Amino acid sequence: MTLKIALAQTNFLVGNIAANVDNIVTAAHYARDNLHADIVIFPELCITGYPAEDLLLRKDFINTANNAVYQLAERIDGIALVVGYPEQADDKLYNSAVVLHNGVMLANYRKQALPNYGVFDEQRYFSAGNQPCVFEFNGLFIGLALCEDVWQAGIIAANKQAGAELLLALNASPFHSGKIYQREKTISPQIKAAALPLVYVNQVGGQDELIFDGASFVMNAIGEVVFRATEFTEQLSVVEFEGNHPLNSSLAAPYSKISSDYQALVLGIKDYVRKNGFHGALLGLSGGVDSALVLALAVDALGANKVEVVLMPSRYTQDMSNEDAVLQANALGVKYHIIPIEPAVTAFTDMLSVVFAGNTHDTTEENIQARCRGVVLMALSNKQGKLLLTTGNKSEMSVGYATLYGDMAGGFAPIKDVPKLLVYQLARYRNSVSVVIPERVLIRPPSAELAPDQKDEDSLPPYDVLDPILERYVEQDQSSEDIIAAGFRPDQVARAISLVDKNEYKRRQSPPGIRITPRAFGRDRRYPITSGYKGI
Ligand SMILES: Nc1ncnc2c1ncn2[C@@H]1O[C@H](COP(=O)(O)OP(=O)(O)OC[C@H]2O[C@@H]([n+]3cccc(C(=O)O)c3)[C@H](O)[C@@H]2O)[C@@H](O)[C@H]1O
Ligand SMILES: Nc1ncnc2c1ncn2[C@@H]1O[C@H](COP(=O)(O)OP(=O)(O)OP(=O)(O)O)[C@@H](O)[C@H]1O
Ligand SMILES: NC(=O)CC[C@H](N)C(=O)O
Repeated sequence: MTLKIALAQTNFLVGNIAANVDNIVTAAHYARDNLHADIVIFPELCITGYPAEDLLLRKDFINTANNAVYQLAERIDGIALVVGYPEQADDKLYNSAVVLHNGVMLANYRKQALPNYGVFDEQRYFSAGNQPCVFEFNGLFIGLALCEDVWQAGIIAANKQAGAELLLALNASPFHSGKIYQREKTISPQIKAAALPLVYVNQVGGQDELIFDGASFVMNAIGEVVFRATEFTEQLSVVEFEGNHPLNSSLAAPYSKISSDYQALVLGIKDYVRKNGFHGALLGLSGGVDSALVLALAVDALGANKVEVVLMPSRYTQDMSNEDAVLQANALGVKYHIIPIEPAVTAFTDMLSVVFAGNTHDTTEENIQARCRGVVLMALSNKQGKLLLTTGNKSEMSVGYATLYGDMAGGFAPIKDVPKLLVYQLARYRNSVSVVIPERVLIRPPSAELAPDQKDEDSLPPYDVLDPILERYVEQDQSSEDIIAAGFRPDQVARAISLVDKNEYKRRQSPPGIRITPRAFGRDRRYPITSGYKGI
């Protein structure tokens, strides 16, 4: 007996239930008519999009989502449909998967393992189910699982014990670097132990700071991947089963870390701009590597005609910065404007001269320059409906090396979870595809150019020291003693840690950005601003 199962790796808009239902209907009809599938599986909570956050606390929203299940049952026949939705039952809400076939509900499963760590907050909204759900379809016994269920020991085995011969998993599994192989490695031993083949369907798309990479797969009973979808794109594919044995199917090219990171950032920008209704994006292009990378990502995400840049030289801007910025704008074919900030800086300096008389120059004057640029860029954003992208990287966000309401002004911060060393690697990776960033941008020492001959390394440890310290302290929660014991200089560890501790206030005011590491600032690392804790 053969069975064709379609995997609908789809991109949903959180909160737009009507659009999501239409999307499901279109994909189901395609799977039925063009792929001749018997069953089509969608991602976890696809009716609402994931994560719908506190929309899930609204009764009107939940009612609409539950009604949508009935609409789907009426609108689709000739193919079984497996979708995820927030199920209202009595006074409880469950994260559920329902199987619909020719107007009949064949099964309804309630997620048992509700993740509540890292970026996940499911126990805020959902009650947990307490049993597996196995249904019969064309003579085959099929179990259902929802995302975290297949990460927790026991639930896969419990499906087997309940009689399942095949397991369908609906997922909303966000990306971070290396996550794809982590998924397969975590799940494969359990599948092998239970000898229970698995169809794993993940959603794709950007949702505020989270990126969902897709990369859906099918595993046979010995835990081998026999089908692997592409990452970061929508894909509707079909895998054929003889009984419960998946036949070998297509395998997407192996994923590489640097290319996955790059694509995650591109998709994050693309979906934030598209889903929030912007006409495009703009940024300040300085001739430095951060804005160079953000520009390359934005163009790859939106196309050159949707992106524009502004060069805003000051008295400290070196000629080579302007030259390199123009070279890059031309290489990518984006429109650029040159708006020197000197008149605005002079106006502010004059306005403040009486009050500041007798004070020495310090970061105040540096920040005025960054803020003048912020005002220009936000004016362009207001006028043109383009999203202002900020260019701060994770190293800078960690230590507060950015100006509030200056270069931090903007709507979206694409590289705020990309450490500086990775900024360089991503820029080089992009140039290996086609050269868009001038070589000089990649080799000159980083500088804020807010004071004469300024270099980042005058005030910060060199990035090849700073980044590993930050990774240990921020992402791995290591103590200063652990970091020093690993061979780092005590003074540099102390400087880095005290800056991280001190700058939570700044990070809270930064725009949202794309998460690509296992721990980003934001949903993932929630520290008090007002705090007596000292990491050093
Ligand atoms: N706990 C707290 N809660 C709320 N607000 C707090 C605060 N502590 C200070 N503040 C406020 O924040 C102000 C200090 O922050 P802010 O005004 O941003 O200024 P600040 O952090 O003092 O200076 C910005 C630093 O970033 C560097 N920078 C700027 C621009 C670009 C780059 C680059 O290379 O990309 C580097 C610049 O060289 C300078 O070292 C204080 O004057 C105060 O108003
Ligand atoms: N001369 C400039 N023209 C346009 N934008 C600028 C200019 N200088 C700074 N900016 C904007 O402010 C951001 C912070 O710039 P700055 O040079 O201070 O820091 P950076 O971290 O070295 O960034 P980059 O590597 O892009 O230069 C830049 O990425 C850019 O968006
Ligand atoms: N939505 C979920 O349950 C996701 C949790 C899971 N461990 C993952 O990241 O893949």
